[in-house]
Amino acid sequence: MYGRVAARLWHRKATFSQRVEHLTTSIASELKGIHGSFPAAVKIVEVGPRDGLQNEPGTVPTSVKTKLIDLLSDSGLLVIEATSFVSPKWVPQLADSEQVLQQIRRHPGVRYPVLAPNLKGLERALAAGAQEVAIFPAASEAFSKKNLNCTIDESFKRFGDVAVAAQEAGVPVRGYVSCAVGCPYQGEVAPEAAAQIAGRLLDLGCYEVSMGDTIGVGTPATVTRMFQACEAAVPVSKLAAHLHDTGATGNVATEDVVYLLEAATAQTPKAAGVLCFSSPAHSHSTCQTELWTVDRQQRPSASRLRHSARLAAALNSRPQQQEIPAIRVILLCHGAQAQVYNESIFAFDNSYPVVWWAVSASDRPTLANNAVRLRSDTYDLPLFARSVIVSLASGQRNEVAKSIGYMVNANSTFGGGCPVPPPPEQDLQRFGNAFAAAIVAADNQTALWGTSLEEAATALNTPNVTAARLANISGATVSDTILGALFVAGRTCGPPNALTSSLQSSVVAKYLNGTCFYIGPILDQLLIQNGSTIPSFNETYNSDLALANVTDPYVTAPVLTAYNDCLQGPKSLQNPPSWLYYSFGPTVSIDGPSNPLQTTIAPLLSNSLTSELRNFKADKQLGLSTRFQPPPPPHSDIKMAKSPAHKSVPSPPPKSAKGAALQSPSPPPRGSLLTTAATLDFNGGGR
Ligand SMILES: CC(C)(COP(=O)([O-])OP(=O)([O-])OC[C@H]1O[C@@H](n2cnc3c(N)ncnc32)[C@H](O)[C@@H]1OP(=O)([O-])[O-])[C@@H](O)C(=O)NCCC(=O)NCCSC(=O)C[C@@](C)(O)CC(=O)[O-]
Repeated sequence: MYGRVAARLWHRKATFSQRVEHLTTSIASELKGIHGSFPAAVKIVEVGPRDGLQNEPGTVPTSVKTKLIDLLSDSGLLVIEATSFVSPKWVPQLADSEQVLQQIRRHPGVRYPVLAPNLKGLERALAAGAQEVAIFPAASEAFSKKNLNCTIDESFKRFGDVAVAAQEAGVPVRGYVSCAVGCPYQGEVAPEAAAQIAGRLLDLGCYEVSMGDTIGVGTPATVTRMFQACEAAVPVSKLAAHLHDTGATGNVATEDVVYLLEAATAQTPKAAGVLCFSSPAHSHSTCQTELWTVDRQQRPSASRLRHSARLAAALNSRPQQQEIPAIRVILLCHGAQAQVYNESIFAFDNSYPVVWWAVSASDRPTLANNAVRLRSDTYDLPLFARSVIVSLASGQRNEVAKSIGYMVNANSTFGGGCPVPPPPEQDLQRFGNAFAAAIVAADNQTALWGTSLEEAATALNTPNVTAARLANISGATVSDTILGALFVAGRTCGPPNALTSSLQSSVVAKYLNGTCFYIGPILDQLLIQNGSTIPSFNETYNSDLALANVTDPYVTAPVLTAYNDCLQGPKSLQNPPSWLYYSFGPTVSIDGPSNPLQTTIAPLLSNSLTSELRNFKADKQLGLSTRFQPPPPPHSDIKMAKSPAHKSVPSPPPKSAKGAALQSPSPPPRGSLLTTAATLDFNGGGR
């Protein structure tokens, strides 16, 4: 029977991403039947960008993938499986996994796990900034050979290596069991066989095991039996269901599942509720439209809810999610003057990811103080830590270490009013050095600064530290943390002053694919309006240029650009420039909490920035990241590493038996239904 179903579905076109396994009203009764009551909450793992797109007939452009993931993030989903670091020869549709992971706009609090089939995949994933990985053995020997080109035991050897290395790097590991109910080659799979694989994954340290009805042959009865068998091997709290729809559609739209869950329990899954009711038009139709255009299939949405009058009613009755501009704000804190910004940030909308960029030791206590305040005020420390970058001029690495240590350790902030003593000096230094080295190691681009990955790690005596581990510790993304090392382990571009700081900000913006806000003129105006007699920003900028004495060709171009921009004078808020640099110039001397300017200026500044940010549309920033591309190196001995984006992807191997499992013919679709786990993986098409 499985063979027939699989064969029929095998040739069926995969549908688009956010669709998931078909859940029917019998889910609720299944769950009740097994556990006596419906779970209080259901965690949704959206796997469309990985499981869906891996099975698209064509390759979806990277920009569409990242937009899809960004929109899914905006929708409120908390776990989005972003991509897969498998062999591009086996799954060419996901050959751009590095770029996808690096280009998505990570939302605070949202996790973006990726698949890693072996150590090579793990290394790639970690280098690209993965903070969670998934391993995926099968419960069927035949499928294991087709999908992974090895036996189940051999796959466990590989996955074991991945699990150990990931855990050593501080990266959590999730497990899948493919073909937990049935196999397209072998037919039925005994519940005990699936349970045994689940138990082995638990033994490898997986924090959760997702049981996959890979080809969608399950029925409520067979899936229930499978989960009942699993209960003996894995605590129910660690079990998840990864299910595929049976029949012609193959997958079910996420919003349909959410609708069902909302109907089945009074307690709506929070993330899914947002997805379903607050922004489906934004999240789904935009993306689907693009994907349809891309694959030229013009496939209609499988969402039943979308076509339902109930959706319109629900949309009308719920507030729309506020659209958040995709802007990263680069905050330059220069010297003790940072305080005024620090004050204004508290009034700032935390929708905007903010990078704090400090260039002198005097900023450290200020920032640390704010960490304390953020923890106790409206902001939470993890959110803050995720967005903090602290950098000091070269030669002050220990200071950097301290700063970072203070920032990343929720229990070790220090400064006035901080109740917790700082951690031991050596720990801070060790961490800071490791942090910096790992950041460097995370990105080939660091060669731009004349520092090879190995050199950086060796120089800082941290050869074994991985960026991902540190990013995991700090709560920052690897791409964010890269920034912290650029001026720490790399070369410095001059004394810390407004000019070099502006340069740093521009580089930070480039690396973040974001935007620097130029606040100098705004701040100048505000200060003058409030009675300050500070010298003009431009004059000081001018003198800073002389001070900087910048000779590095990679540095001079952006510095001069920055300088020229400054000479153009204050920017109009009504007409935001394409490049904005957000900085406190050293001219603004308003130190000290008792200075009245601090209390006067901070809210004004905050209002200006908030309104400017709101007016600044995400699409206006798209060209910005290339603005500060450095010129080509003048000397052949300066090596610029190739960005992964420039690496050519090897052509897919000729179709062979081993590659055929997933690519040709396309994988068999999935089937229904459901069980007892409180976690649901939302599948797109594919596997
Ligand atoms: C496991 C392998 C890699 C073995 O593939 P292999 O060909 O046996 O591996 P190999 O070690 O012999 O390497 C062959 C080539 O691939 C390269 N290679 C090797 N590994 C990597 C890597 N990670 N990244 C980049 N390149 C890699 C390697 O470097 C070498 O390159 P060459 O020297 O020929 O130029 C391959 O079979 C593979 O990638 N399989 C993954 C298939 C897949 O992604 N399937 C879909 C996901 S599973 C799924 O969807 C089910 C699930 C999870 O959703 C649950 C459910 O639905 O139920």
